[in-house]
Amino acid sequence: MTEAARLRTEITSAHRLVVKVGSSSLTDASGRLDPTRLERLVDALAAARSRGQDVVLVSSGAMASGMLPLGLRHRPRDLASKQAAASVGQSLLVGQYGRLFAKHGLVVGQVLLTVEDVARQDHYRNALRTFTRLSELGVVPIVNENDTVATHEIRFGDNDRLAALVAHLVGADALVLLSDVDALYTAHPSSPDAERIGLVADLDELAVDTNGKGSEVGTGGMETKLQAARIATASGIPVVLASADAVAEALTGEPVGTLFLATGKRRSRKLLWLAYASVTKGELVLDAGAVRAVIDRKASLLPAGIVAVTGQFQAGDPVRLVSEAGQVIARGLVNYDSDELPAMIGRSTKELAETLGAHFDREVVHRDDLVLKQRKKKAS
Ligand SMILES: Nc1ncnc2c1ncn2[C@@H]1O[C@H](COP(=O)(O)OP(=O)(O)O)[C@@H](O)[C@H]1O
Ligand SMILES: N[C@@H](CCC(=O)OP(=O)(O)O)C(=O)O
Repeated sequence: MTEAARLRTEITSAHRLVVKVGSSSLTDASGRLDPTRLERLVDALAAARSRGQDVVLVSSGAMASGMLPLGLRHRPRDLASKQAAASVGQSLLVGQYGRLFAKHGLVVGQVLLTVEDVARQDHYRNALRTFTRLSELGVVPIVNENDTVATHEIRFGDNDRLAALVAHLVGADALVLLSDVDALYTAHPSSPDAERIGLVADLDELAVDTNGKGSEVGTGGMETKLQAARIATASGIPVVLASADAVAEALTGEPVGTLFLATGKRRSRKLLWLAYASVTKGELVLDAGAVRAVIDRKASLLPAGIVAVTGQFQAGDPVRLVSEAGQVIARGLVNYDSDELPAMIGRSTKELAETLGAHFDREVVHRDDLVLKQRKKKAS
C-alpha cells in the first residue's frame, strides 16, 4: 500500500497524543496572534478529545504574542527582552486557549517547564505527577518552556525537543509536530530541487538539508524537528510533521505531511530520561575492551575496564562513558561516588572482592542503567 493510500492508524489509534505547534503557525504576518489559526487548532484538538483521545498541547508563541503589546516590530535579540516578551505573551496565549477550549466545554491547564524539570529525576517525577492528575481531571495541558526563568545555559530554546520529551514523559502513543511547512523536504522548500518526503521509515537513512533558514518567528528550523523525531521514534513513538493548516486532516489520519515511523522499542522512563534529558556529572574513560563489551555485548561496565574518571558525582548520578579517544559511547547511572572510583579502576573483580569484601557492587554501571549513544549512519 502506498503511503498516500494508507490511513494513519498511528495517529487515529493513539490513546494519548502530544501535539506541538510552532510560533510561525499561530501568528499573522505582523507577528500578532492569529485568532483564526488558533481556533482551527483548538477545534481539531477538541474533536480528537471527543473521539476519546487524550491530548497534550505543546504550544510556542509566547514571545511572538508579546511583541505587539510591547510595540516590538522584530523579535528581540537580547535574553532579558525575550523573557519580557514571553512574560507578556504567555498569559495572552493561554488566555486565548482557555476561551477557545471553553467553547468545547474543556478546561486548560498551563504547564511551564525548564530543562531542569526534565533533567533532574526528582523534578521529572513532579512533572509526571502533575500531568497524570491533569489527565485524570480531563484537563488539556498547554505546555511551553518557562521562558521567563530559562537562561542560555538551561534552555531548550525550541519547543520541538521539549515536545518529544513531554511525549515520553506522558507515555504518548504519537507525536504531531505542526509547523508552517507542509512536510519535510530534501532541502529548504524554497530550493528549486527540493522534493517532498511523505514517509521516513528510518531517520538514520535520511539525507536531507535542514540548513535553510526557518520562519521569522520560529526557532530551530527543521533541524530541531528532526532531533525531536529522532528522540521519539527511537523509543517507539511515531511522529507526523504537518502544516498547522492541515491539523484536522493530520489528526484524523489523512496522509498529510511526513510520517516518521517508530524504529526503536519503548523504553522505560528512566532510560529515556538518561538518554535525552539528564545532565551528566562526569566521565568514565573506558579501555578498548570495555568499549567493545559495552557496545557489542551490551555488558555492564566493570572497574577493570576503566582507565580514568573525571568530574564530581555521587552514586546514582548520570555519567558519560567515553573511549580513550574521547568519543562518547553511552550514558549510565553510576554505582559509586567519584572519589571512591580511583582506588578501584583497572582492578579485577577478584582483586576487588579480596580488598572490599565479596559483597561490593561489582558493576560500576549496570547494563540495565546504561543507554548507548545513537550513531547516525549518514550525516543529514
Ligand atoms: N529540509 C527542510 N524541509 C522543510 N522545511 C525546512 C527544511 N529546511 C529548513 N526548513 C524551514 O524550517 C521551517 C520550520 O521551522 P520553524 O520556523 O522553526 O517553525 P516552527 O515555528 O513551526 O517551529 C520551515 O518553514 C522551513 O522554512
Ligand atoms: N518558548 C518560546 C518558543 C520558542 C520558539 O519559537 O519555538 P518554535 O516556534 O517552536 O520554533 C515561545 O513561546 O515563544
